[in-house]
Amino acid sequence: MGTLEERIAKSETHIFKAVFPSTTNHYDTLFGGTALQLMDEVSFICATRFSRKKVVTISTGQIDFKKAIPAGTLIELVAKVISVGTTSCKIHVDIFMEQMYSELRESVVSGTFSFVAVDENKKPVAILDHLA
Ligand SMILES: CC(=O)SCCNC(=O)CCNC(=O)[C@H](O)C(C)(C)COP(=O)(O)OP(=O)(O)OC[C@H]1O[C@@H](n2cnc3c(N)ncnc32)[C@H](O)[C@@H]1OP(=O)(O)O
Repeated sequence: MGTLEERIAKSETHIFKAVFPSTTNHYDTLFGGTALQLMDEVSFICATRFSRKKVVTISTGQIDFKKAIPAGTLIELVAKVISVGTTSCKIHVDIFMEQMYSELRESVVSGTFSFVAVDENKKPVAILDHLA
């Protein structure tokens, strides 16, 4: 199963998207609700890959929208486990915006999401079984 550090490193999760007009608002920037949905998804995938168990979202921390994300850019979502409890784990998510035709890249949105591992009766269970 590896050490905790190895599991955290191995479960780091990345998703790239192109910001097409179908995902933007009337300001021609990525709709905030779409950004939140993508962050919830990438953090869910990260928590699942970390625990390899059924997990549910229990809470979100503060989400900071530092810059608008214009249509026609690329985004990368990066999710990483930042703390591990008995039945829960907390994931930090960054959205990086990249220009399509230059190397310009910056962090534009960040936040945290917490997940709890649950059994078939939806009751909390250990987030990890064994560590090396
Ligand atoms: C992937 C999806 O779409 S999921 C859909 C959205 N999510 C849901 O529907 C989940 C609904 N919530 C639930 O079913 C329940 O609250 C459960 C099963 C998640 C938790 O059940 P509870 O009996 O409240 O859990 P309990 O009080 O034992 O706490 C479980 C863990 O959550 C942590 N926790 C509880 N509340 C919070 C909170 N507000 N923020 C962060 N962590 C919390 C606890 O500290 C504990 O962690 P630990 O064991 O690592 O110390």
